[in-house]
Formats: sequence, C-alpha cells, structure tokens
Amino acid sequence: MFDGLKDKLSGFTSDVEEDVDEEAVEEEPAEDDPVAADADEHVPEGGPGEETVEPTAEAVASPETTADVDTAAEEPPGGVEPADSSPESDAPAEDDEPDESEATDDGDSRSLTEKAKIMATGKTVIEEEDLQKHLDDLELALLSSDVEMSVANEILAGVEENLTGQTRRRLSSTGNLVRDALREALYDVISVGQFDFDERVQQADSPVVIVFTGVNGVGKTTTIAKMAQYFEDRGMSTVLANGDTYRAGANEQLQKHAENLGKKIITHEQGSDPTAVVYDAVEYAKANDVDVVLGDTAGRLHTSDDLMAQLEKIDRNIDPDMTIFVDEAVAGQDAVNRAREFNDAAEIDGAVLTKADADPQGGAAISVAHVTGKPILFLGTGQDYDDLEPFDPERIVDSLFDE
Ligand SMILES: Nc1nc2c(ncn2[C@@H]2O[C@H](COP(=O)(O)OP(=O)(O)OP(=O)(O)O)[C@@H](O)[C@H]2O)c(=O)[nH]1
Repeated sequence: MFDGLKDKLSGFTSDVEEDVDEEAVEEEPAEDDPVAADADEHVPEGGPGEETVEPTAEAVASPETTADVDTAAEEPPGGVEPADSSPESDAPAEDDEPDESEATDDGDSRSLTEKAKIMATGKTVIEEEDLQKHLDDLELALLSSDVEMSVANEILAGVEENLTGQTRRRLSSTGNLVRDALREALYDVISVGQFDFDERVQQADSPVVIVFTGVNGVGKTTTIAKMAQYFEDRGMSTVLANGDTYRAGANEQLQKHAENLGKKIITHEQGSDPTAVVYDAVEYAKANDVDVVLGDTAGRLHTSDDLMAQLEKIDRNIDPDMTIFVDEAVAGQDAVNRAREFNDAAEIDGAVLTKADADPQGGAAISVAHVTGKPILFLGTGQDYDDLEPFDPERIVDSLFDE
C-alpha cells in the first residue's frame, strides 16, 4: 500500500541527507583544530554512535513532544550552547563519547574520521537555499503521487519550517532530522478532523443511523457490507437500507451482500423515495432492537442540487448520526475532487477510501482530510468483508517511513 509514494519520500530524505552531510565534510575544521583532533581520538573501532532521535508515536502526534525534540536540537543536554554558536562547545562531552554498542548501522560509507568530524564540528545547518531544490523535487514527487496541490504546498511549508536553520543535532543523523520534519508535515495534513468513530457510535442514541454517499462504481456497496461486518465483530446488529433507488440492479447487489452476511435488508422498488427506504429501516431497527442502520444513497445525481436535495431530505426526516463519503483511493486526484464536491453539496462527517490495497500513490489518502476538513475514517484494503481498516494517521505515516 502506497509503496510508490514511500519510495519517493525516502528519495527526498536521502538526497537532503547526502547534500547536507557533504557540506558538513567540506566545512571541516583546520588540521590543527583541537576540537576535531579531540573528536578523532574519541572514535572507537565500531564508529561513532549516532543516538537517533526517532520520533515516537507521541512525538509525531503531539505538538508538545515535538517542541521538546526541537528544543533538544537547539539546546543539547547539559546546558551546552547550540552547536554552531561556539566551536568549543562542539567537542563531545565525556558522556557523549560514542559507544560501540550504539554503533550505527545506517550503511553510511564515509570514513569514521569524516563522520566524527561532522559530529564534532556540529556546523551543519540546513539553510533555505540548500533545501530549495530538494523541496522542488519533493513537490514533484507529491504531485506525481496525486497529492492535491494545496496539500502538497502545505506539506512543503511544514517541512521547510521544520528544517530551515535547524542546527544538526550532534548525535542525530541528518536523515532523522529530515524524516522527522517530513513525518510531522504529513501527519499534520492527514490527521485533520480525526475523531474516535467507535466512541461517536457508542454515544449516539440507538439505532445509530449512518448514510453513505459517493459516486457509483467505487465500492460503496461493498463498504456498507464491510461496515455491517465491522459492527458484527463489535457485537452490534445492523440493518441495511438500499436508498440507491436510482440505479437498476442496486437492490440485488446489496441484497447479495445481506444474504452473505445474514443481515436484514430494506428495499423499495426502483425510482421510489430514498428517504422512505431509510425511514423504514429506522422503524425496523426500532421495532427489532437493531443497533445500527446502514443506508446506501444514489451516487452522482444529475446535478449537485439533486444530490443535496436527496441528502437534505434524509437529513430533515431522519437526521442521521453520520454521513460518510466513499470513494476509491486508486482514483487519486479525481477522488479528492469528488470529496470536495460532495462535502460542498451536502456536508459529510468523514470518508472511506476503498481499494487502498491497490493504490501505490497514496495521494487521495493524504489529501482528502485536508481538502474537506473531514477525516478519513476507514480504508478498504481488499475484497473480503473484513478488509476494512480504521484509518490511523500515525500508522499511515509510520508505514510511509518503514525501512
Ligand atoms: N481490492 C479491493 N477491491 C474492492 C475494495 N472495495 C470494493 N472492491 C471491489 O470493487 C468492485 C466494486 O465494488 P462494489 O461495492 O460492487 O462497487 P459498485 O458496484 O461500484 O458499488 P457502488 O459503489 O455502490 O455503486 C467489487 O469487485 C469489489 O469487490 C477494496 O477495498 N479493495
């Protein structure tokens, strides 16, 4: 999932790392610099340990922890001045001595002396001009992965803000610094509007009514069936309602899933009022103690006015607890545009992206929340009923940086 994007992000971090580290080597101190000499002496056989400052889940999730990490970057422990403000302070403190047990395994081919000098000088600062060409490459990479333009710009601004003028943390590799900055920028755009779906369902009065909207052909019907399975797994009963009375064959399609799952389905004949179908399903749920009503609606109608009229009527008469937009991750930019259109026409509460398992790009997964202001709640990850994963921004960002 999203392997193409993952490769591009990894290309960005290694390109920046390579450039900045090269500069650090070029800026190495003069031969007789006592600091560098000192650093050379401290290099053990196993190489300098690079204490990586991998962001924990909390660090990515929480601005406070992130701030701590940044502060740590500027004020090394022990009250030592920032690395570039005083040459003396660059010398590794006694307890900063590289430790063989922490030997890096980053596959870096530079000599140990070079690495030590980079660490000892602590000079490397990622300046805006150094970054710019890499940011241009990153922008291209994001756009070619179908990340929406405004979202790509937001990510670039985040990375730039997080990196520009950063002093190299003496014991952290540039790669980690860049990865952290990118992770944080990505997390910020994809976590927009997140709420706890299960909690919202628990807090709603029974029966909980969830209406699904989105164009035909994207896996909306399958997603409704997967949601029935999701609730079943959590001990909650469901009734399905086919409010897509517009499309021939829609009843049969949902009926088949209902049979497979042993669920009750409410249908009316083609052309009838979708609100009436969902209303009947709610009545059925009340009479039979069913926990959740899952209502399909017609996909794209003739105009967005029709769409809005349909959903407004359901809203007025039934007041669903959630309206969820469904589209396919593989549609990339088209899915992002449709999410925006549907949200403009009739406000959604969140989105499900299907076929994420078949999407190497990840552009829709990264863009939809930021563009609509509503969270992605689930990803469809296959054709089986249990191929539905709650969307966890932290996990998604982590997976984009898995080695
Ligand atoms: N690989 C994969 N296939 C999926 C996923 N979700 C749905 N599909 C497949 O996509 C095809 C279309 O799904 P349906 O739910 O029938 O979609 P549809 O007929 O377009 O239905 P509507 O969207 O309701 O109009 C089916 O073969 C599904 O099995 C998913 O998350 N991953």
